[in-house]
Amino acid sequence: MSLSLSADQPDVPATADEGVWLECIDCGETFAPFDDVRYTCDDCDSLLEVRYADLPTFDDFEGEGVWRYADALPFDAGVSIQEGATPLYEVPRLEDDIGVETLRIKHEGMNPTGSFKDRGMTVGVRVAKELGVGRLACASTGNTSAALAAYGSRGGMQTLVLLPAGKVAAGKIAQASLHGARILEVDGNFDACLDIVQELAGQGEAYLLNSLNPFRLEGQKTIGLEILEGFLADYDTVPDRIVLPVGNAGNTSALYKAFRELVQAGELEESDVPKLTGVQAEGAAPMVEAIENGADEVRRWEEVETRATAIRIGNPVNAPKALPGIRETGGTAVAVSDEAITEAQRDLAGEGIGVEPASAASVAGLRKLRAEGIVDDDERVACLTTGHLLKDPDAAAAAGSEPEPVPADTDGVLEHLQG
Ligand SMILES: Cc1ncc(COP(=O)(O)O)c(C=O)c1O
Ligand SMILES: N[C@@H](CCOP(=O)(O)O)C(=O)O
Repeated sequence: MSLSLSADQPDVPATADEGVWLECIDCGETFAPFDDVRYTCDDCDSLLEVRYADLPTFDDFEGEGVWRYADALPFDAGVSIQEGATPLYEVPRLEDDIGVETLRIKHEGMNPTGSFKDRGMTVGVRVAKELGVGRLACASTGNTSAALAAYGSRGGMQTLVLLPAGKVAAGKIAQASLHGARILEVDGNFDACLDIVQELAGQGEAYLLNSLNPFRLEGQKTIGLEILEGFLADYDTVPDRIVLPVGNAGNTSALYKAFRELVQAGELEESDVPKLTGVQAEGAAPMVEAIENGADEVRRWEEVETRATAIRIGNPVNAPKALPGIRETGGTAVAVSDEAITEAQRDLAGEGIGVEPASAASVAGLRKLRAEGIVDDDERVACLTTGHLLKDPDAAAAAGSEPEPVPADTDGVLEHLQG
């Protein structure tokens, strides 16, 4: 199976262009990477992955940010706003409180547009330029649209975004709007938006830059590479587990691919690959359902609801890549309540780390799995926080404390403080 951790490095097909090609994860059909626009396999419609004739070792990486990892990417440089190189924060109080050996927070909210999507877009927009496409498009719960709008405008390209009406946080709409995207508010959920944008892309109306696009996931691989390098530098070992929020399951797929490539390059032992552990909100947990039921496929949830609007997704398109990622690494998936998500948002804020609700799901999930004894107390864990607090100011204000009105004089303020 091509997605197995022990899969060998494939032979280079005639379709490869400078050592890069696209390969179907199911039937193995290969395609030239840049001679045509395609998102899925022409033969069986399954997902595609980018493959390389030569896989880099850690020694090949130089520089900072996403493009430090150029040897693991299809190009040497992209349409960049200095994405990546995000902090891997220590959180001693939270580490103690949850009760694990080590807990670090990889805060992707510190990217240029405030989420991990920037890592995918720097590569995806570069590929769009290579393909010579016109308009760029995505469906979005908010962050993808903000990143697409910013990177599209950086690349001098038109962008179109489809958003579920009334379900996107204010900061994200503001970003897409100011960066010049044409914004369509759809009377339906994210999955309906993605269905439409896939059809538009199929009709040649736009180039799709959701995570169904295999090139976007190449950029997101660099999250995993940065986490591993950070742990190796600080502890001389990789983390036992990486806990991450799951929506469309792009990151789960991308991190798994990063680790598979390191195994194939002889840089990581199969037994050392971090356990990928996905967290979803209870009201939008199709991946958790599939993992719990041992199912090969994810059942689409038509009705989804959670205050973590970024992961309000019922049909994770990358499930065929992400399910093997969780299973082959010995990870798991867990659903958490909206209340637990808000509590975790407060916990992180108490360590000075401001995240949007979906991001806090990772910490809520770790806490739950630790309490259930599924995560051991001697584990070294990295939690991924995917988006910045300011993305969703309403959720932050609701989770925080109320401002107190006081009169405009010192005595009045003192009286209020003492009262
Ligand atoms: C803030 C945030 N966290 C998590 C996710 C889920 O990531 P993925 O779709 O890669 O599973 C998304 C979007 O899907 C997001 O915007
Ligand atoms: N949370 C995402 C949902 C779309 O995911 P994508 O990774 O497939 O683009 C968003 O921000 O829109």
